[in-house]
Amino acid sequence: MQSMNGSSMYALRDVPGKGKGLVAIENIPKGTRILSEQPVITTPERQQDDEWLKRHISQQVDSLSEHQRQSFFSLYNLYPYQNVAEQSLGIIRTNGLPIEANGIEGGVFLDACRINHDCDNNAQKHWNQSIKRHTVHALRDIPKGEEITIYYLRLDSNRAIRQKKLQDKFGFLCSCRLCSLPTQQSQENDKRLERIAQLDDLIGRDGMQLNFWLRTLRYVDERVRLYNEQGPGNSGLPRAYLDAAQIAIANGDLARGRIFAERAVEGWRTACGSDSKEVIEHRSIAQDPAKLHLYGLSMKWKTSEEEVPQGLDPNDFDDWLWKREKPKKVEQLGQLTDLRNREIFPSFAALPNSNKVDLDFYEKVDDTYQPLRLWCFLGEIVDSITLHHLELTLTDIDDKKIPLHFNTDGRGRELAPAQIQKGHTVAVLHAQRRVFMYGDPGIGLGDPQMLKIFPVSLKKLLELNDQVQKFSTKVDGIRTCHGCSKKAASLNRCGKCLLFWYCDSGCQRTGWSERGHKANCKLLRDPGLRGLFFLKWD
Ligand SMILES: C[S@@+](CC[C@H](N)C(=O)[O-])C[C@H]1O[C@@H](n2cnc3c(N)ncnc32)[C@H](O)[C@@H]1O
Repeated sequence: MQSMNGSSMYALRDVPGKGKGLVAIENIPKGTRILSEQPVITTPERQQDDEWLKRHISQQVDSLSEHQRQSFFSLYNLYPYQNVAEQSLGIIRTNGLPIEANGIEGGVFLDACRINHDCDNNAQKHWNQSIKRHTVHALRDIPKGEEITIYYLRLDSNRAIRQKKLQDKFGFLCSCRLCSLPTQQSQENDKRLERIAQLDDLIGRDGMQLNFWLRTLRYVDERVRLYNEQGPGNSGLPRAYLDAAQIAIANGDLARGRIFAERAVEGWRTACGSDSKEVIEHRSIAQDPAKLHLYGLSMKWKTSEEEVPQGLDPNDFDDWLWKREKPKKVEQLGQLTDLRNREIFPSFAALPNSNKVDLDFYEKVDDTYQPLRLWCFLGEIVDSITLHHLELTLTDIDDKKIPLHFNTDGRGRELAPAQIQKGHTVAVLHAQRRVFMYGDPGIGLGDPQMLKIFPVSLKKLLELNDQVQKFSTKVDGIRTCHGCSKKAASLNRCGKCLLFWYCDSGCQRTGWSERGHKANCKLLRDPGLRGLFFLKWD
């Protein structure tokens, strides 16, 4: 069957379990405008009573052509009716799509309203105010024969919420790929969505606060990665790239700002078309990022538009783009620290008390007290709970249980759920002992930058420390081979972690497979953990 607007890209077909739907009758490449349509009936923004609405709709129905009227009355209707006015109202309630124009809330479109829902939709619906039409674009390549689907709901939510809303509002149980995932995969998908929502919140809150640019960029980076894990062409991506562009440009970084803005515009071009408000409004930022009103709030990351590294592979390019930290070479890290040194790594009982200034830890500079030296609290996570904020229960180096309260802006939501695992070890720089109004004394964390979490128990961390102490340090010009324990002045070091030394490749193999270096080497390459061993808290 031919579509209402004569397009040959799709046809109205019966779709098992869904009534009718639109199906691609040719391969539709990503970014193609599948349809562009004017409403045949519109509903006003201001809520009116049903009788008024019925009259308003009847007048519009009366002025339709015969062909349009037939198509309108053949649209799906979820609601029972006793007369034509009620039937029209039911059709509008079942099919209405939002229209963001002055005074108008929604409308019925004879083709677009035939498109069924999928939580992993392959097409994007959009009201294009510049051309006053509803458009649908392919978010990915849609092969001939595949059904064209859109997302009916406003927000991405977990499976249970999506299914309830679709059932309540549209009267069907969604059985799309995402809703049919096995329990474990579905939970992973839900967790991802939950984290995306948390990140949205954190980005919104930290957004343009001057001191937290890098942290906010990290949140946006994580959000983009999660969107990409969800599948190609997520409709949230352009907004995320625009956030990243604004952060970069606000810090004077025109090179990154332009690339992020280009990615945002590209995403909107795919989903909404070149004539959409989103593309028109934002392409000038991609063309001339310095024109953004936020440009140069700080010039801390200053670059010119040309300072884009050339010849990098895509992963390295993305590391540059998102300002991701790279592991530092051991030589740059300086002096090794011993994690068993209680002056630097005190137990909870030995931490300074937040109620009074401890001159072992602080010195007076001008009129304030500043940390006199570095100290860091280590504790292993044994429990976690989130009520008003995240509270971790930790056991310290003396096996004492203490609470760590997240008094940060995000109340603990800065952390990814995967980090908050029993058996992981937490390091808090410049921790203080605090008495709380409720519960046991513990540590209050105000700045999330003062915290690191490592995927290893405290016991294992200390054992690793002992090995590092034994096999990395030079005593009187002599080192110990980690493979055979022979002491020698000239050994070769592990080229990966640069911390362990060996007589030859045979000893290196022994160290790697029989003495645990395979797992430890990986841990020791983590920049955060290296920072702990060398007390460089970037
Ligand atoms: C706007 S209409 C879509 C076109 C409709 N299928 C038809 O036959 O005209 C919305 C209705 O389509 C059906 N529908 C849409 N998506 C569906 C899905 N994924 N599974 C089952 N039914 C669906 C539901 O009955 C819903 O109320």
